[in-house]
Amino acid sequence: MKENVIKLHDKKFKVMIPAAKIEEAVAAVAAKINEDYREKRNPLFLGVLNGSFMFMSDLLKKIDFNCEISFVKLSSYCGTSSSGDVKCLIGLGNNIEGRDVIIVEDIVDTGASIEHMVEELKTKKPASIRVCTLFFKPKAYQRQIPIDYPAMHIGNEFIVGYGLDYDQLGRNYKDVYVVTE
Ligand SMILES: O=P(O)(O)OC[C@H]1O[C@H](OP(=O)(O)OP(=O)(O)O)[C@H](O)[C@@H]1O
Ligand SMILES: Nc1nc2[nH]cnc2c(=O)[nH]1
Ligand SMILES: [Mg+2]
Repeated sequence: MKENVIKLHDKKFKVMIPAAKIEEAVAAVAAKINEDYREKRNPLFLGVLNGSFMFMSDLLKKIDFNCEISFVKLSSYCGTSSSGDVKCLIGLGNNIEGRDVIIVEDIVDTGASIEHMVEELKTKKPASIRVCTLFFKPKAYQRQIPIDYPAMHIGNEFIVGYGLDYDQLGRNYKDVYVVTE
């Protein structure tokens, strides 16, 4: 039987968005991207690990034009700095000069991560960069980078599941959960 409540570390979480709703939102956002990119030449979908792995898989199964798929990660610090805010893009093996790039995130919250991503990718001269995210928290978002394809808007609650973690646990669940206490 499906678990409606899960315990991760010290907290309990209850289902907030069932898998069927996520599936609908993924299909809707994929349809928009299919419409917008059909005429482009081999766009590159760039998933941001770890959170985006499940969304990337489900989204890309619904993309119906030729495209490339790759993953990058944002390290929590850059070089010798251990300041929490200095993030650095790692793992970009592709030459993205002149390419149409679609960044795929699980969630855009404050926007700090996506801003780092976009600013760093811009220096590599892509033809275009757009942002697709499964979840977008408009009330928390504090940056200017346009969020072109938000699949779902949510409030400021902390969510887990479908790739999203609470201290590394919970990423494997197909529903999305919110903390109960
Ligand atoms: O908009 P922000 O406030 O920057 O938050 C969003 C980012 O935070 C999470 O990643 P995290 O760095 O926790 O790593 P993870 O993907 O491995 O969970 C999430 O996957 C986004 O990348
Ligand atoms: N798991 C998880 N990670 C996040 N990173 C930024 N916002 C969130 C959130 O709501 N849940
Ligand atoms: Mg992430």
